[in-house]
Amino acid sequence: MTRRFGGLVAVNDVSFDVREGEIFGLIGPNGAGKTTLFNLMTGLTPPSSGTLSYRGQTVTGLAPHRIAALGMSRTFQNIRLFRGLSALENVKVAQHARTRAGLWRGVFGMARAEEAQVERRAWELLDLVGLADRAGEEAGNFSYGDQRRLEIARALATEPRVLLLDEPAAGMNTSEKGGLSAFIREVRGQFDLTVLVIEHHVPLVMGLCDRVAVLNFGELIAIGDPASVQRDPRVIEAYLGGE
Ligand SMILES: Nc1ncnc2c1ncn2[C@@H]1O[C@H](COP(=O)(O)OP(=O)(O)OP(=O)(O)O)[C@@H](O)[C@H]1O
Repeated sequence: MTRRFGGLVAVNDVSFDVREGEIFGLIGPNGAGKTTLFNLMTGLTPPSSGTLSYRGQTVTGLAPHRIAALGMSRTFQNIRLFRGLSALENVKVAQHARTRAGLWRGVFGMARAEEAQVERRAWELLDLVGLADRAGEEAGNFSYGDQRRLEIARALATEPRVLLLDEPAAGMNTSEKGGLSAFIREVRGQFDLTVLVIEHHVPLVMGLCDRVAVLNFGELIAIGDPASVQRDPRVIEAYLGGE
């Protein structure tokens, strides 16, 4: 896909496949086009040209909620929780948001059995991310690390097959970062997910990902296993050139 903003080509003819079940890293210097690529993949930004395929189906141009309903769910670089709602409510809302119909049902009332199921599922997800004991606290009061975990719980509430994480380590302290790789692997295994992750913290990406793609000025300059990407002269130049 290609995406232009006026004269700027934010994503320039980038093409790759992500394999089912892998943890796929997307790295590159600031402004390289990583978030734009996530926005293209999740329907937030339409491409200027190119196509997006998901499990053999062309999904280019579908609205974000339609793409989410097909099983792609994401977190954002700038955390987008409902800060005034409790952790539990944040996860419950996400379950309703899976489809428009579900959202209306969430707003106007559900059968009691369904409500109980949503509540139980929300507790399970909070437990998984280690926040069950803080379920009643307002999300806005959580540390960065805990907010990111809550965002992941919320993304999982939509029952995705593909989870896209935009800079999950941003704002985390060293010990929070230390536990993140194991946590992402555990979530991938437990939910049978394919994971895409944008991350600036290169050691984390190299230790976590099965394959890594590198963007620079909107172009895909390398793709492969972490060790070969790290040795690639174009990647070294992109990170060190001009500094
Ligand atoms: N909506 C937009 N309108 C105009 N320009 C945009 C828009 N979104 C992104 N850009 C530009 O596209 C380029 C790529 O931005 P993008 O946020 O995708 O990069 P990134 O690799 O995610 O950067 P970072 O690591 O800093 O988050 C940048 O030059 C940015 O200013």
